Amino acid sequence: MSSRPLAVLIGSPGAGKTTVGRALAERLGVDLLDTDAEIERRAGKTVSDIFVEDGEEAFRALEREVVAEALASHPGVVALGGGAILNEQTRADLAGHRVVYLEVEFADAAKRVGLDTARPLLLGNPRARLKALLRERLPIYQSLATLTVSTSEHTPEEAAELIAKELPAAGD
Ligand SMILES: Nc1ncnc2c1ncn2[C@@H]1O[C@H](COP(=O)(O)OP(=O)(O)O)[C@@H](O)[C@H]1O
Ligand SMILES: O=C(O)C1=C[C@@H](OP(=O)(O)O)[C@@H](O)[C@H](O)C1
Ligand SMILES: [Mg+2]
Repeated sequence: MSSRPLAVLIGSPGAGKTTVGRALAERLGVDLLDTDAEIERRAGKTVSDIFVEDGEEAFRALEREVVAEALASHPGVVALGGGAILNEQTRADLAGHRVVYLEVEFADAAKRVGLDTARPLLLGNPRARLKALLRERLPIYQSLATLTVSTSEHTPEEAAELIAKELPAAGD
């Protein structure tokens, strides 16, 4: 028997998908599948190295495979990479899932990603790159969401609690 995720987290780089995903999974007593971590495990190298050595297209192809499997059969929490929703098939697959959009103020996301050099798409000028990404993606995140939670207004633990509250009780 295969199960589906309890919740799928989407949103901008720096929104906190990985961090809130961890807190939510812990609270629910289930596993987190972070698609970037799974991609790194399968490729045997970091997301940054995949971008540099194989290119973004190769990363997106691997991401599509990992996301499709996660949405079809991961029984816990799934945290997607920020760009996973650019894939049309992934957007279609998300229909019928509990899709949580982690909303974040631009200034907060920029500050958070600015502290981290592991996001290859934002290299060079992280603020400008992030602004351009969000212009394209915000309407997509919003249209896919069945629940929206702000990580500018809430700590990761609070966000996890707000999401958990909206999930059906076990057995429902
Ligand atoms: N309220 C918050 N919610 C989530 N992450 C936060 C929050 N405040 C600060 N952070 C920090 O922001 C960063 C978010 O990174 P991450 O979880 O990797 O985001 P994403 O996976 O969406 O790119 C982490 O370093 C986390 O500790
Ligand atoms: O926004 C994107 O296109 C990307 C976001 C990253 O994940 P996070 O959103 O978890 O940082 C990671 O998948 C990769 O660097 C590409
Ligand atoms: Mg992440």
